Amino acid sequence: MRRRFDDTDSAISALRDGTTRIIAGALPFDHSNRCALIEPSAVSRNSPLPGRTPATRGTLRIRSSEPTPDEHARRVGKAVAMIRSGELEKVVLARRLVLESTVPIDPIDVLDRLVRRDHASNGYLVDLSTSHTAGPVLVGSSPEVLIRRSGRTVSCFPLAGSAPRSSDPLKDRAHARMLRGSGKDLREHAFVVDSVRAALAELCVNLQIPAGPDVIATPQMWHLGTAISGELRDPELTALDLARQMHPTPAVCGTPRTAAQGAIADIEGDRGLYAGAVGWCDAAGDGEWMVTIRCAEISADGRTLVAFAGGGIVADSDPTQELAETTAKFGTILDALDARGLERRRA
Ligand SMILES: C=C(O[C@@H]1C=C(C(=O)O)C=C[C@H]1O)C(=O)O
Repeated sequence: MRRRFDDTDSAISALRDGTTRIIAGALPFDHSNRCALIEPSAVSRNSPLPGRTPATRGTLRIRSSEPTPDEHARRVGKAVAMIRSGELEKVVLARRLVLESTVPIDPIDVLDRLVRRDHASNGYLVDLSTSHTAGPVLVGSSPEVLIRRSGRTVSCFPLAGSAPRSSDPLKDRAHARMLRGSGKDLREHAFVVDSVRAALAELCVNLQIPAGPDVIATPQMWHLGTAISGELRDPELTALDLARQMHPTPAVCGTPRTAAQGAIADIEGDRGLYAGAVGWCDAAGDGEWMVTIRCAEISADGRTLVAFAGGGIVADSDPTQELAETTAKFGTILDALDARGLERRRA
């Protein structure tokens, strides 16, 4: 690592004035919080993770669920009431699981398992050391492209609308079919596409937006997703500028944005880096930023892991189903720890 940036302005200036060739790391959910961006000392593209012997696993236990599953369902009910009263149209509510391990968790081992299980997803591991603290990391594997820039071409792949995968192939296909036909999920998805359309219409020409979403799969979830692309009007806008403008979309925040941000701050408090953006940008302005979901923070001593999962709430959301959706989304991290049973038993 050659340099650390706590805010996007100084990273963008360093890329513009040529003192930095490339930056990588994570942007927070709330723009006013600290970023975790660095200029790496070396960059290696398209190389697979080196083969490694699996790390020794200790015993994991859930120390707490914040909020409790019942309280999360109550919060969903409260959000539905706010939506029905017209205060807002959609809001994304999240919860966290705090796990304790008897032996230090090896973050590279977790990344390795995430990537091996899902080659299509973007595995990430971000060093969260500051000048005062060393060692905590953010690890995850995100299926959602916030924004990608390659020359003038810009693309993104917003997701919203979810159903769990099933180990029974018939049930699994039925879940995908139900998701494709679910009015609630299609409406939830439309909020995101409408907002991305409005943001990109200002920034792009030749905007390509399919009429309806596709159903895409991760190992744990089905999602509605729409592949969107366009050509940038202003080639000076870097991938980092674009990420800053696009974030947070209603996939992780809500509609209208300010009302949803207020509701999330009141109900959940600070999200830190969860539901922010994670990626890279080079001095030519090219780069890729994924939405920071399906992730966990691992403490510096490796013994505590905090996993995050949320879901979009609209007028006809059901609290029990929304709770189950977050449980299914925790599966990405829990499967990589061979710990899926923990949360199933609990929730
Ligand atoms: C907020 C999360 O996921 C987001 C919410 C989704 C939904 O509400 O259906 C689907 C994909 C993501 O955009 C998460 O995984 O924590």
